[in-house]
Amino acid sequence: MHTRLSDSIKPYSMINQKHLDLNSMKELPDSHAWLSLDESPSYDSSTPDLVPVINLNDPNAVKLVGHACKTWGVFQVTNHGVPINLLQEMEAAGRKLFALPIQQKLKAARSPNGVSGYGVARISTFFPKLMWSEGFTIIGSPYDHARKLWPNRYSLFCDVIEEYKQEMNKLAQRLMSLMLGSLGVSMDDVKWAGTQGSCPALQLNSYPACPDPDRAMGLAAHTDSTLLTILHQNNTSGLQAHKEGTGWVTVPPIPGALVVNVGDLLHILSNGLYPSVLHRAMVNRTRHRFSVAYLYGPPSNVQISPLSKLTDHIHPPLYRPVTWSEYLGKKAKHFNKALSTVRVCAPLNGFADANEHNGVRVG
Ligand SMILES: C=C1C[C@]23C[C@H]1CC[C@H]2[C@@]12CCC[C@@](C)(C(=O)O1)[C@H]2[C@@H]3C(=O)O
Ligand SMILES: O=C(O)CCC(=O)C(=O)O
Ligand SMILES: [Fe+2]
Repeated sequence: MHTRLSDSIKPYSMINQKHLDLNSMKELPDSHAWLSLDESPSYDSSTPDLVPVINLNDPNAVKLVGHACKTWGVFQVTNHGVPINLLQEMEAAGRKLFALPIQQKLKAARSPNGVSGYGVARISTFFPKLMWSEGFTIIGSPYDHARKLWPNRYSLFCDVIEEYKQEMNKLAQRLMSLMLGSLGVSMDDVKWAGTQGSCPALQLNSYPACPDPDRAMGLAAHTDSTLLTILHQNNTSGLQAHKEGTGWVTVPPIPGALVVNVGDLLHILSNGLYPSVLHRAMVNRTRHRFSVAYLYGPPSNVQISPLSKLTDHIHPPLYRPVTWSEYLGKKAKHFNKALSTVRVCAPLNGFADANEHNGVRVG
């Protein structure tokens, strides 16, 4: 019997969901006014530190991906094989969903014990203020929710979701193979890597135009609990990634490109060589921003631990084995400190691991 991913994330459901119709608000309510937003770096404009953009058809793709994972934990990909019109259809489907009246959207609200459905950011429980966003999570079939949203016309939405998931799954496998390859490991070395058993989630995010963007937060800083996340953003910037020594850097929308994040499970699998990236979404005064995240992980009950090829007596495994289900439970409870809860060898010299950003800069 597989543990259901949905059971692992229940602690998030303690949220006292507060559904405001952000689209119609003329002022930022106190509930959404953040006291301080950690600012972006002011560059010496001659040498900006830019998130890598990788053409997946580049003969050097393995090397480029490895370098991006090691230094940034986030990169954009072009020539990824996902048809542009599918990205557009997915974006249009998301727009249509979020444009529904709030009462209609609430018919598909995430239930107190559930994972899928419409609601405020799940991570809201960890913050004193609410975020300027609404989300819709899909795990498994979208039909039940879609039927509540559009009783007679749900199939178009479901068809787009299914096709999108299929294309993303193909791309995620290709990215995994590049990432593993860059670590000197093949897909065959990792038994589960090529299997279809994973239970990915789709997260649709909407960030309405905000009357006071300098005091609002779209989605607070977090890492994803995945192996990797593939993100499509509309042509409105807002996504920022945190880079050690540089600070918050905007990941600019590039038409047709997709953003790839390293998640916590790849951090563990690579024994910390590929640190998961801390990222957040800012909001905009005039433009409505949308994003769609495909959260990719291993089959829910497979134990993930540092790859044996990467460890020896000088480089002992830094993390203990953990399943995706188990890890999601930890994330729901400990949020950005989840990674430290599965860390083994505490550094003898008392210094924190350079990669151990989780829990340090957030909140
Ligand atoms: C399979 C997943 C992964 C989840 C939980 C569950 C469904 C939705 C995912 C997200 C999406 C938004 C950020 C995040 C931090 C969140 O709050 O919900 C993610 C979380 C995680 O990566 O931990
Ligand atoms: O909207 C974005 O750009 C980020 C979304 C995100 O981080 C997520 O859904 O996990
Ligand atoms: Fe994320």
